[in-house]
Amino acid sequence: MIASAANDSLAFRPGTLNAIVDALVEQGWYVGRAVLDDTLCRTLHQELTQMAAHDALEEAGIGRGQQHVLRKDIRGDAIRWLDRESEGQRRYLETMGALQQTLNQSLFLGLLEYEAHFAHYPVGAFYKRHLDSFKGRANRVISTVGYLNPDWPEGGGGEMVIYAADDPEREVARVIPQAGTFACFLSEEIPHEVLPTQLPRASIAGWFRRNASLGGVLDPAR
Ligand SMILES: O=C(O)CCC(=O)C(=O)O
Ligand SMILES: [Fe+2]
Repeated sequence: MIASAANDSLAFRPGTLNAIVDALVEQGWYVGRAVLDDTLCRTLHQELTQMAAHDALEEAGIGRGQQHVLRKDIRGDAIRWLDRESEGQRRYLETMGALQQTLNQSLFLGLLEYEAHFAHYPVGAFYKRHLDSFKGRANRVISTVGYLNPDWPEGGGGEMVIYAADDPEREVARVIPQAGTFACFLSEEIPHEVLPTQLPRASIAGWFRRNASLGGVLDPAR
């Protein structure tokens, strides 16, 4: 009873959780179009647009903790971590919670945490090819991206390019950042990049983590 009530509020189209598991097993990445609830995408897009208009975002950098630096030549987005402050955020995070549970049950990944930030790419911004996690650090295991822009036009740029795990030069998919699209991939394996965008681009990037203990120090969440 409770489980089915919770499932009804998930923002994924039915069948999406299974499709994600199958794609991750087969190829290490998943892209689904029109799988995230329209109304939720609209709400979250409005929330992010407001934040951008009110200077409530921080410039994104690369590297964690002490190593964190701004590098506009590598990534040009501005971000804000989700904090459950709005109904939209809570629904998105609940949906990711269901995905976490499914991944743990089906693939025994032992995912313990999920962290996610809104990302706003102004016109001209990009994110050069990268991996979201480095082998052995075992922190970020699965990456997720939910796209929020309604009606992305042809020629709008801003696609996420996914490259083959065994050949970072070989493009395997190009994802249009259209509201409703959801992408998910193995953080340590799948190189990807964001091409320069021709209009303001809105998304939520998130990561399922195992807590990595490094030399006895618990890896901080951010
Ligand atoms: O927004 C996207 O399509 C991907 C963003 C990304 O790669 C990241 O934030 O690590
Ligand atoms: Fe990334």
